[in-house]
Amino acid sequence: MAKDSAARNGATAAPAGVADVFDHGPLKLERRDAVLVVGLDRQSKRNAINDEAVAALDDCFSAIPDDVRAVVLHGHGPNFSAGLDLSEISERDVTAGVFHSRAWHRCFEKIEFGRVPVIAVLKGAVIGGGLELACAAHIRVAEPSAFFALPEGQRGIFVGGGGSVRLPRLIGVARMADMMLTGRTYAAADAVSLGIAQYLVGEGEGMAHALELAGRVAANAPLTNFAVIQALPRIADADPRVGYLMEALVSAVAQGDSEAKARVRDFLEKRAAKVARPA
Ligand SMILES: COc1cc(/C=C/C(=O)SCCNC(=O)CCNC(=O)[C@H](O)C(C)(C)COP(=O)(O)OP(=O)(O)OC[C@H]2O[C@@H](n3cnc4c(N)ncnc43)[C@H](O)[C@@H]2OP(=O)(O)O)ccc1O
Repeated sequence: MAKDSAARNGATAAPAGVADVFDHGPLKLERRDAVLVVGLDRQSKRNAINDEAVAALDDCFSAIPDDVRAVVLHGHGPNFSAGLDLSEISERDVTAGVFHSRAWHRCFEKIEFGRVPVIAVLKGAVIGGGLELACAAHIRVAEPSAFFALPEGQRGIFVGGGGSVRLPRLIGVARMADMMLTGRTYAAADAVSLGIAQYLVGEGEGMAHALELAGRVAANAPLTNFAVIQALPRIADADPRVGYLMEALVSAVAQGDSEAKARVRDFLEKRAAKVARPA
């Protein structure tokens, strides 16, 4: 297989060893070939998200290197995140509260509407703002220890990280209202059947599974991934007449790209893998 064709057909898919690990405040970043692994690392506070963590996430997702094709987002230690760092809340009046929430929105929009797909690995606490962060990712992988709750009602506050927009799209307004009004906790398996997470894997297997998914994602044409992230949610939200028009335009742009032409040629000339049948 020629080098370019091999690259298009998944030969670069499997992320190899860790090339670089570096600290970025409360984040730990690791490069694994075309995949960037971003880990919240405030384990003594169960990865609660403080202002510094939001700033670090914002920095990180503002400057994803051009050769990164997918991001895996996770929490170091046994938890994904215990949500908003409650120790900072008493410092804020109403105006500061609005700006705080908007800073979360800006940051999480960089994750949701960035250049590359983001896969979240969820284990232990996925609470409040931690769940909001997870909802900004495109694929969520849960381990059995993951538990999901919105205890904002118990704390006398409301979601502020875009959760009231993103979570109802996954589970519906009624279920989110129930979560917030009753403070109920969902176990990992329930979260998967409700659509909060797409995959339930064995305990401790979340990262390996996410990296495997990231390898598949990274092997796609970058323009298709970009269209999935940027266009699909907007098309799905649009009036159907606008949606069909947007789809036709995005589709024509994608198929006009030289990468699409090369990939289709690879298939027709028997150099590309066939679609796998179910195991
Ligand atoms: C309003 O505008 C907003 C809002 C938001 C988003 C809002 C939210 O996220 S509300 C939800 C906030 N989170 C919680 O209520 C979870 C509280 N934590 C727990 O229930 C537990 O800690 C646990 C996560 C279940 C873990 O239990 P365990 O393993 O037993 O650990 P602990 O001993 O309880 O905790 C260890 C250590 O961590 C501290 N800690 C835990 N969670 C938080 C937190 N969320 N904030 C601050 N600190 C936390 C805990 O106090 C302990 O500290 P020590 O000093 O005692 O060791 C978004 C944007 C907006 O604008």
